[in-house]
Amino acid sequence: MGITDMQEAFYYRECAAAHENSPLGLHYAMFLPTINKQATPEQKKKWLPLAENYKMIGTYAQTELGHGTFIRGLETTATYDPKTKEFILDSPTLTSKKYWPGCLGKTSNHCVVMAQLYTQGKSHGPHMFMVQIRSMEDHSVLPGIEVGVIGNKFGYGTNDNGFLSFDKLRIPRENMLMRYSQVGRIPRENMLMRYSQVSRIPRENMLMRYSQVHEDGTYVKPQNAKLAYGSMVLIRSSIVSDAARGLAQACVISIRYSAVRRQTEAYPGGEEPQILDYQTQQYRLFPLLASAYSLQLAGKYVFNTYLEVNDQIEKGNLESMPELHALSAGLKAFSTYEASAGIEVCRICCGGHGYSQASGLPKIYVDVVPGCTYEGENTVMMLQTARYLMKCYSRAKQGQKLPGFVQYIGQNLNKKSCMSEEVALGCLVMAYEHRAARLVEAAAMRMQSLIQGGKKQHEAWNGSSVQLFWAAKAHCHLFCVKNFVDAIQAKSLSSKTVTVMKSVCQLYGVHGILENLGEFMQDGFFSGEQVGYLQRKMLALFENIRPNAVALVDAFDYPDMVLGSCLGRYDGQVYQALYDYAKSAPMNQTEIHSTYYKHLKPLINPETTSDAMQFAKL
Ligand SMILES: CCCCC/C=C\C/C=C\C/C=C\C/C=C\C/C=C\CCC(=O)SCCNC(=O)CCNC(=O)[C@H](O)C(C)(C)COP(=O)(O)OP(=O)(O)OC[C@H]1O[C@@H](n2cnc3c(N)ncnc32)[C@H](O)[C@@H]1OP(=O)(O)O
Ligand SMILES: Cc1cc2nc3c(=O)[nH]c(=O)nc-3n(C[C@H](O)[C@H](O)[C@H](O)COP(=O)(O)OP(=O)(O)OC[C@H]3O[C@@H](n4cnc5c(N)ncnc54)[C@H](O)[C@@H]3O)c2cc1C
Repeated sequence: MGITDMQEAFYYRECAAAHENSPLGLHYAMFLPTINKQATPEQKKKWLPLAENYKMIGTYAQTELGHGTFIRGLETTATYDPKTKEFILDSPTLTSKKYWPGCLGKTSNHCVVMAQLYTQGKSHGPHMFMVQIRSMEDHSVLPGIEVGVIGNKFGYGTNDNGFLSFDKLRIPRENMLMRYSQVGRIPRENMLMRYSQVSRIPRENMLMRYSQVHEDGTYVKPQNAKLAYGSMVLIRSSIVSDAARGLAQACVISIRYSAVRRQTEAYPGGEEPQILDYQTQQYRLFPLLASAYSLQLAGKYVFNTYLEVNDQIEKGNLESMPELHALSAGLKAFSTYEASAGIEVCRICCGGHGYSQASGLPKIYVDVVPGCTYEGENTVMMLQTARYLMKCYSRAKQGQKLPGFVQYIGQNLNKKSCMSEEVALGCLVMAYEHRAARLVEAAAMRMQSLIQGGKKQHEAWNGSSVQLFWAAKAHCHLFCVKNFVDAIQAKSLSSKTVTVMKSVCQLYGVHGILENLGEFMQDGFFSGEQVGYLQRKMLALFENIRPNAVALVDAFDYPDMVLGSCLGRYDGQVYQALYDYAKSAPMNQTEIHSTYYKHLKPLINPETTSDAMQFAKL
């Protein structure tokens, strides 16, 4: 392809087989980036050319039957043998079998494996190891390895998600993945080992970046153990845009279809209106259109933040790691929740035809919805963001200045909304900041009261986790609203575009308040009159957006080939496309289906059915 930018390459492949979830998906999305970001320069030199030219095809094997969320609980072991300078990989229990990794069952011949590192009798937590699982000659499974597919799933039918286990498999010491990232003061090319001044070992055995195991098995602690989680942060930062893409495509399909579909007389004897003229159809679809734009902007922001922070990490500055983790974890959860729920609403808005694969919507849904689970189960990710927000809250209460986007935390909560009939964007942002600040404080207060009441820290945490979840969700929602408003106010758009997009942005903010009214009104921040302003504004915005609705989805510029939808075709020829789709169905290639003779005929015409059939009837 010649495309070097991996996100671009991902979307290019998506165009070729939209939402088919490539059997090489994990090779591109996690195996290559893990080598890129977590292997030493020597290991990269050895593995990258092979992996980039498909001489190594791999996946990211971390999740096990018994553990996916709790990485520190993973049971696969990698025990260092100083005598042979090898790691012994083992799956000691049934629950330690790797389970779920994509492209694992039949496609990959290598994988990066997350395993608990043991050396000199001590455990050092999860580390990554390069493991060959199939022969490069005939693709046969190598000794000491069991691998296969996990069977049918909710979707992802083209991906051979698999299981994998090891029976004391030995791999060379050089296969522990550890690129050196904190070059810091020492130029990378001179860097042998961050901690290797005490005992030099040949560079090609370098186990750098966070940690090393010297030849005698001595383990050197990493600067931050969570650097080993780097590939997940990369994908979480990418998933936000992917969720936005899925929602945007569903909006294109459902809004174009709603402009073609006419149903029910608007008044006795009158013509049937476009269903897009029904206010209830606008109420369900237009906020999703606004959400798709908002999530696209959020996806750009978080991925750019990832690139910036990762660049700093590669220079040894880990300062922004916590903020990136909190942002990527929270937005990954928020975006996949919003997109999954939104795609389902788009499907329902298309009536019966929405339930047909011909609509293209089921395929988008089953491709986006696992994003609520993989790369960090959404609730768990939201709670990780909440963990960061609690730290920010206590720092704010100590009078410390907070970084960038969390400066709203700890603000004075006694003020009231400035909302007027006009519904200014600034008043919308203030409302979301107030709601998030209040929910962060409420969660912190809840934790404090439980601890003061004698609960241990972990009991208080669990006893506050619903409120912590609410606070994290409000934080992410604020981010998306504020990021959208900032984009509108950045004046980088033409005046006509700003007018249209301002309405879309306003609708995103107004609808979000009305759908979560309790959280905005609980402390009297909004008066009943101001809620009335918002309700009227929302209905007015529907009318305002209606004339541009199709243009707003056309602007996403997804070609028919990518949408794969009879309902969302650019030319609007929906019914002919549906009929052609039906006619092309494999079952329609013969007038009478073969099963008639075996199953129906004996019922309909038993007298003419053969004796064998009669017998079968007994
Ligand atoms: C440029 C290249 C792009 C390539 C891709 C291009 C495009 C892709 C586009 C879209 C993507 C589309 C599709 C997706 C593609 C592939 C995805 C397909 C399959 C999915 C693959 C997988 O699912 S891989 C397995 C994923 N598994 C997980 O995510 C497990 C989730 N669990 C965890 O992450 C951790 O267990 C945890 C964070 C929940 C807890 O970790 P733990 O070690 O227990 O830490 P704690 O004790 O809770 O916290 C301690 C401390 O650490 C901080 N921390 C935790 N994690 C991180 C982190 N990642 N970074 C930084 N800091 C972290 C945490 O905040 C705590 O800090 P404090 O003590 O200060 O509070
Ligand atoms: C389509 C698909 C592709 C995948 N691809 C890969 C892959 O390529 N490589 C790979 O390694 N893995 C892969 N996975 C596995 C995926 O990463 C895990 O399923 C995911 O991390 C969730 O972990 P789990 O399954 O253990 O869920 P669990 O953690 O068991 O979640 C079950 C429930 O428990 C709750 N829960 C768990 N812990 C907590 C907590 N601390 N606090 C509150 N609630 C909690 C969760 O919120 C959830 O509701 C894939 C999964 C899917 C569905």
